[in-house]
Amino acid sequence: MKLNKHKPAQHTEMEFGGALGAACIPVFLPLTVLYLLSVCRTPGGALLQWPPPLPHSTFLWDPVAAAIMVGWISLQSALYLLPMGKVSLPENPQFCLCFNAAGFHALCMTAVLLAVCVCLGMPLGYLFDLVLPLAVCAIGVSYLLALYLYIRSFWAPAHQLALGGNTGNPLYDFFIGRELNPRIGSFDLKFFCELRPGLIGWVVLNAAMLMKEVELRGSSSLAMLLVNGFQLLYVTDALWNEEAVLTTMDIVHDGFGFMLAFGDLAWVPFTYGLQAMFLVIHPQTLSPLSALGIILLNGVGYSIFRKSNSQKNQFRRDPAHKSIAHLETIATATGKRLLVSGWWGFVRHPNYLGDILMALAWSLPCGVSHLLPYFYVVYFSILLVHREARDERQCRAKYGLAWDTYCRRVPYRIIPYIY
Ligand SMILES: NC(=O)C1=CN([C@@H]2O[C@H](COP(=O)(O)OP(=O)(O)OC[C@H]3O[C@@H](n4cnc5c(N)ncnc54)[C@H](OP(=O)(O)O)[C@@H]3O)[C@@H](O)[C@H]2O)C=CC1
Ligand SMILES: CC(C)=CCC[C@@H](C)[C@H]1CC=C2C3=C(CC[C@@]21C)[C@@]1(C)CC[C@H](O)C(C)(C)[C@@H]1CC3
Repeated sequence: MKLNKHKPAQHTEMEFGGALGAACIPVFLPLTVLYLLSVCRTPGGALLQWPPPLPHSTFLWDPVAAAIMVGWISLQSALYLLPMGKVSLPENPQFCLCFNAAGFHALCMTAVLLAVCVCLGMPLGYLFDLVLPLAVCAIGVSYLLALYLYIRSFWAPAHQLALGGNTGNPLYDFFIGRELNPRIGSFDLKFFCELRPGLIGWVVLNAAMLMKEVELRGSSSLAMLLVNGFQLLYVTDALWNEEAVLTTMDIVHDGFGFMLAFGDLAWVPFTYGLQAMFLVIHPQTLSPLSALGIILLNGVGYSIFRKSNSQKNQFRRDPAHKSIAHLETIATATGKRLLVSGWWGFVRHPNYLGDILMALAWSLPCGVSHLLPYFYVVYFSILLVHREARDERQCRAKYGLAWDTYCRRVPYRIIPYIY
């Protein structure tokens, strides 16, 4: 196959701070992961402390962590390859890709395997002690994967290149990703990374924190059970509805480069689970009433998140389906319609609202004395506001006047009457 490097740049508008952002983010974010994990293990747990709790280099590398990482990625790859649940990518019928969407099976099989290993005496709580070298390995794997993705993208067919990742600036293209759906045979690297090793790894690490708490204090706290339960629900939901990820901008629009590789493999498992890690060193007592309030908040958030996502997915797959046929819509010049009633008539991103409410419910069990467990809420709100702006730009370009009409009909973006 011919090299595609002489193709003219298709799209020159740069996001995430352009070339400067692309140079700084791959250094700054991995260091942030290591810093957060180090702070989490200090008895003070203060996010801003001087001198910063920098780990000694001997705590950053452990061959056992490297072996676990290789074993983990191999196990998840093998589970991904099992011939179950095939779906095609609806947005790109011209190259009709098929995906293995059996994430829920993979989660269940991983759970059974882990349970057997724990029964046979494997000390799962030991992952708490290994968390820094594990994060270092995950960061290393993301760098290697991103480098591999960048190099192989020069042999990809032109129609497989992402619009935004082909500016001609090597640093920026490495960061954003040149190829849309890189595959080895039928193994789709982006789809696999987005949902399997990182998401399942996140809940396994949470379970390890629970085991560590039991080792240290003899039983698990209500706060730890809530954090584990809420995040397990979120991950299970994502894997149960795995094919819905095929319509998100990450799969349809963005290339696969360092940002997503690192986000999927290192950022998600090691920063989304900070609350459980925090609770191991900073135990919290929760009253039954506050626990009830937090469960309610998570329930409301989950219900908005799930119902709005399902409503849009159903609408995009089959607009005539009886569950949504009664909803009001507006036509666009592309032939696609936009929902203006139901969840998508409430705010323009009801799914983000539900997700933010859940994020808050995951942090509240850790009390209000520390900032660290709220890192996820703050980061996630920034991510979603930025994501909303990107999506808005893309939708305005796609739908033109119809999008302006939608914005007039539904004026608030995420939080009614506020934003
Ligand atoms: N936990 C995490 O770290 C993260 C979680 N998420 C979650 O992932 C989920 C998916 O989010 P994301 O991929 O950002 O985007 P959305 O699921 O919000 O999808 C946006 C797209 O939906 C379509 N759309 C927008 N408005 C309407 C409408 N009124 N009627 C019909 N279709 C409409 C448009 O695409 P088109 O018209 O082309 O179909 C638009 O591009 C969310 O729940 C989000 O909270 C996202 C990022 C990170
Ligand atoms: C700071 C940094 C490197 C950011 C990269 C962003 C990624 C971490 C996120 C981009 C979109 C994501 C999605 C999920 C996880 C985080 C990333 C990868 C997701 C898989 C979480 C579970 C949800 O149910 C989801 C499937 C809707 C979601 C899809 C987007």
